[in-house]
Parts: sequence; structure tokens; C-alpha cells
Amino acid sequence: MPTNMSREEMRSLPMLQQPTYPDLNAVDRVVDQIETLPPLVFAGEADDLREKLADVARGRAFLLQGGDCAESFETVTADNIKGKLMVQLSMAVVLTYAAQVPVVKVGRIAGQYAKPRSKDTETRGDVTLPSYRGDAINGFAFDAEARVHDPSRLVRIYNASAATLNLVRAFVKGGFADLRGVHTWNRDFVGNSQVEQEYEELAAEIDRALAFMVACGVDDRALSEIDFYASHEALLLEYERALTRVDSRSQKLYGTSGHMLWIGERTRQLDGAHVELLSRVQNPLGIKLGPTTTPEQAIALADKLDPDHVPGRITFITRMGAGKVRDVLPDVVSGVEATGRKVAWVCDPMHGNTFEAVNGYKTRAFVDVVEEVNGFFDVHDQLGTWPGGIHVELTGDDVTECVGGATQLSESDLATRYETVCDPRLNRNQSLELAFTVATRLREGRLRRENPVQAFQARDL
Ligand SMILES: O=C[C@H](O)[C@H](O)COP(=O)(O)O
Ligand SMILES: C=C(OP(=O)(O)O)C(=O)O
Repeated sequence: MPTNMSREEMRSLPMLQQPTYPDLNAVDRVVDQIETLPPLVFAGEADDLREKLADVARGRAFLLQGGDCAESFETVTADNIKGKLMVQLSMAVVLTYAAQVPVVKVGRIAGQYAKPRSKDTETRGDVTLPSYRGDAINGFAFDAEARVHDPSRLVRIYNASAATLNLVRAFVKGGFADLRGVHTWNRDFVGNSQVEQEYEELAAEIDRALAFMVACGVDDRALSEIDFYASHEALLLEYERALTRVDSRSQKLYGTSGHMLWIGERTRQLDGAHVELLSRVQNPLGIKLGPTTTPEQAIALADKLDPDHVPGRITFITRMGAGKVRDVLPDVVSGVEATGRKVAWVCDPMHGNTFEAVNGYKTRAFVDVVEEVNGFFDVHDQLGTWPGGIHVELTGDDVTECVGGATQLSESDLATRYETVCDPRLNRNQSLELAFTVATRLREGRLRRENPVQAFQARDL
């Protein structure tokens, strides 16, 4: 049975995108402290999620994974957490109704505090400082003191994650997510006739269906609670290793910083510390696959991280870019499928579609996001595999970070409310609009499977 790595063993492995702390003794003191703190999640919860993701891999469920690009300490507020939940619950309702399969809900939340960066430094005018790498590592403010890598921040992210998880659990088990409140989740959405009206119509349909069920005597209490899981990129090795714990029930290792942990595109080297650490834990794992991925690389990662082919263990999160998805994805999917492995295939339509606007803002175009999602669905339709989910950077706020969408946000609007500390997120309306687009694809797929002849004829008309 795998054991946790020692600090020394971990530190001896190749590792990318790690902080460069000025005082290693201070790191050890912080790691000592974190090792004594209670786990943030329970092994049994991670097992439940893995079983749900096994259904995604089997084509019986759909994954909605979303949230901030980078959480920050400043945004750990009740309103913020509520907003993020509301938008994801609304999207999940739209998707469940269309696909008529369970939607597994996972947040990029309660731990998404560390970012891999393209460059180690940032230059403004004649000042060059270390890049901001997430609140887990240094401060966002562009001053020398804030940008120092500070290990005491690891304890702060532990506390911020605990506070976030606590409220999320209270919301989703305490009645906030009750399906009979489907109208109220959307109440504060900025008025955009098209998206809002579509949502209201769907909510009214759901209300009628629920009223019918109650009238028939069906116990609708099951609708009052949902399962919502936390995920983040397991980037910061000192933190993740310190929270890797033995489950008292099974004696197996679990990463207890979140239910689902993923390995990023920049840190998925087969011989690297990230892959080694996560190969030892039982959590469901996400693996990001970018546009240069070969089928052999994907297979080798799956073999290393899931030698026993555990259902639900591997979710491949593909982020090829709108222009490349149709060329690169088919070989990767068919290569992995040819090994007989069942993995969940999920589309991240954000990370391959980032560009700099003329006015310097880092942005993404909604049209590219939709194009990558459509490419992902088309490829899976052609291969006969299940398009298992989407992984999206989004927020419950009406930010102006991505251009396009029903409100036709333009590059000159970006400055109005650009709040992300790293990559641009879809705002509430863009998120909901994306959910309707995905819902259309899911509904078409369902109809095709239910009645292939009729769907074929309808296509010809
Ligand atoms: O979220 C992903 C990465 O951390 C991010 O895209 C890196 O951004 P950069 O290229 O500005 O460093
Ligand atoms: C860094 C991220 O993505 P990727 O590893 O795909 O670039 C992310 O999802 O935050």
C-alpha cells in the first residue's frame, strides 16, 4: 500500500512552478503546523465523488466543474460564495433538464489559491518583480514586499478553505439548494432578456413538474439537498503533501485538501513530484491535457496514476483551444479508449483560448469558448464516446472579463469591472448562456440515442 512521501523524498524529485521561499526553516515550521491540522475533507466524501465520476465515465452522468481562476483571501465572503454556488446551481438545473442524467457538481473552490505562471517575473515600467502566483504564495499588489514568497500564507489558505467549505456545506445541506427555489437563484441576475427569459421558462417548467410529483404523492424531500464537491489544482507540493493523510477506515492515503485534485498542463511530467504525489492518493484526479498532448502521453499518465483502472479515478480535462480541438482531440480520445480504459472526458474551453486585448487586458472570447465546446461534442459524437462534462472559470458576479455573449461585451467594456487576479472568467450571464448551449448539445445527443432514425431524418430536413 503506498505511503506518503517524506519531505526529503518529495523535495528530491523534479518539480515545476514551486515558490522560491527565502527561508527554508520557516517553510519547515509551517509544514510542521499544517501536518497537525485536521483534514479539510473526509476520505468517504472523496470516494463518493469518485463513484459519481465513474458514472460520468460510463456515460450516465455529466460533470459541471467551475469557479474562480484564482480564489483570493479578499473574496472569502458569504456573498461571494453564495454567488458562485447560485450560478453553478442554475447551470446544473439547465443541464440536468436537458441531459436527463445526474449532473455532478464540483467547484473550483476552497483551495484554488495557487497559480502556475508563464513568466517568473512581471515588469511595469522600469520595475521588475516576482510574478503574482496566487494568494497561497505572494500578494497581488505590485510592490516588492507583497511579492515575496511567504510560507505563512499556507496556513491562511488552509483557514480560508475551511471557512469556505463550511459555508458551502451549510448552503447545500441546509435548504439553499432546494430545487423548489430554482426561481430565486436567478433573481438577482442582471436583466438580459434572452438568457433570463430562457431560464425563467425552464424554471417554470420545473415548478410544474415538481407540483405534479407532489400531487402524485411523491416525496420531494430528496430535492432539498445536493452534493457539491471542492476541487483545485494540487500545485503547491509542500501544502498538498502536508495534507495527505491515512484514512483510518481503509489505511489508504487521501489528499485531504479537497475532494478532487487536478494536475495542471504545466506540471504533469511523468517523473515529476506532482504526478508521484497524486499517484499515491485515492482521490478522483483531474489531468489537464493541452494542445500538444499525444495519445501516448495521456496513456502513460493514466497508467501511472491509475494502474488498477479504478472507475472514476481519472478525468481527462482537455483544453486544446477552439482552433485545435477538432484536430488534436480525436487521436487522444481514441488512443486512450483503445486501451480499454474508461475515463471521464471533460472540456475546459477556457485555457486554450486566452488572448491579450488591444487595451492590454487578458481576455477570452465567448464565441471561442462555445466553439471549443462544440468541437468537443462533435469529436465525441463522431467517435461514439461520451462528452462527460465541462470545466469552466466563472463567477457569480457581473464582471467584465470575457468579451462577447448575449450582452455583446466588447474590449472597451473590459475595464468596467475586471476583477480577476489571474485569468478572465465568464460572468453570470455568460455562464448561464454557456449552460444553455451545452444543454442543446446534450438534448440533441439524448434524442439521437433514444430515436436514432428520427434524429437522422430531422437532421436531413
Ligand atoms: O490559469 C492558468 C494559468 O495560471 C494562467 O493562464 C497563467 O497565466 P500567465 O500566462 O499570465 O502566467
Ligand atoms: C492553470 C490552469 O489550467 P491549465 O493547467 O490547463 O493551464 C487552471 O485550470 O487554473
